Amino acid sequence: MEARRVVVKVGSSSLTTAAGGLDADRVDALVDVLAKARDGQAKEIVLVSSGAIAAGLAPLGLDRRPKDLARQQAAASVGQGLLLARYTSSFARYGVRVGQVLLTSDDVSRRSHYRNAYRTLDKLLAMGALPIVNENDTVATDEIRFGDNDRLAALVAHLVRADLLVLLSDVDGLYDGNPSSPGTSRIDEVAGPEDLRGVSVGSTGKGGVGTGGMVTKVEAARIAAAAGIPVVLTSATYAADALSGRVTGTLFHRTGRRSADRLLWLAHASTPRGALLLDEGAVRAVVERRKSLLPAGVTGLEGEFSAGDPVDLLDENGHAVARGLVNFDAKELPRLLGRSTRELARELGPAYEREVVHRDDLVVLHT
Ligand SMILES: Nc1ncnc2c1ncn2[C@@H]1O[C@H](COP(=O)(O)OP(=O)(O)O)[C@@H](O)[C@H]1O
Ligand SMILES: N[C@@H](CCC(=O)OP(=O)(O)O)C(=O)O
Repeated sequence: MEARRVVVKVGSSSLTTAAGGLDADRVDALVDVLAKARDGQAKEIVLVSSGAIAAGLAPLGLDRRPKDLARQQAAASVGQGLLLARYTSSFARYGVRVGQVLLTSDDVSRRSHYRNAYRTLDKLLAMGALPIVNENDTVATDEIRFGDNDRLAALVAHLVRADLLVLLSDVDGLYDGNPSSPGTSRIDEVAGPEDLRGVSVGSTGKGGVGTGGMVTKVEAARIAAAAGIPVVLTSATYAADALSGRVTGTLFHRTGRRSADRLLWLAHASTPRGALLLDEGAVRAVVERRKSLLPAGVTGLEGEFSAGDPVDLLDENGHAVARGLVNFDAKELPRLLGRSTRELARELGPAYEREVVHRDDLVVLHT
């Protein structure tokens, strides 16, 4: 498999020592592999690196990952600086410049920010720098957090139009059960969801510094594969093999084709700020005919959203059938509901002749 643009994601468990804190030797070992693949095989590499929270624990006198968000953010603030400093000096051994890119899910589901993120990453690559992406942990609130970098990496791979996503962990692939239990074996290839049936996927790693265990990796692999990007899941030790196309770990074959750009973010990265209730005709228009949602088909709303926020569109049974960016504030909407756009324009002015959610800002969730 010849991949030119590759997103590599490395987890906290592959960058930290058992005692907590950054493991400089492991960072250097990863950097050796990435720098060589980049220069030796002319690859463009984007690194999605976790480890900010883990790296900040020991310097702040914490002996384990705190439960509360505020202390996690404090640790991330200290740790992200240390992490980037380490990467910067380690890559400097090869004359490679790195650029820090911190993203929140809220940023990237909005059109202008999404384009900005793409432009920055693409420009860094064009200028020969190696982007290092992490979630912007210090400002992300619970509502707008990705929470796990596996999913972030899948979305970044889609954003930069990568040919391959490599997920590096402390385990050399997906096993058919928790690898710490005896008798489990590695799955070499996943062609589609049917290959995952009956596989027991655990949610916590043994080290305790990672966040999502295998669950988030499998979910990230599913998102990327469905968006047309193959995924290799292996341990950091085999990173060189994964980058040079040698068989290693678990390969998730692509299951779909590239989808319209920003909509993948809308479906997987955004947290809805509210919901719109649709009548039957509106559900059909949105889901089957891929039309914009007009005020006439909206029967109610939930939540305190503002114009531009992501909201779920619910059918009459309360099931989310689509997600979209709403064009009105929640407080503006009640007097518009059920009325035709023409009537609204006549009574309230031309500014009201608009869709509640435009079809370009809408993604159907279950078809
Ligand atoms: N079916 C499975 N196959 C592989 N690993 C699994 C499985 N179920 C649970 N795990 C656990 O998931 C861990 C990796 O997750 P995590 O610690 O969050 O890693 P990272 O920090 O690299 O994101 C492995 O160390 C392993 O113990
Ligand atoms: N943004 C967080 C990463 C959270 C995360 O997904 O961690 P991991 O499961 O180790 O990939 C950090 O840098 O600590």
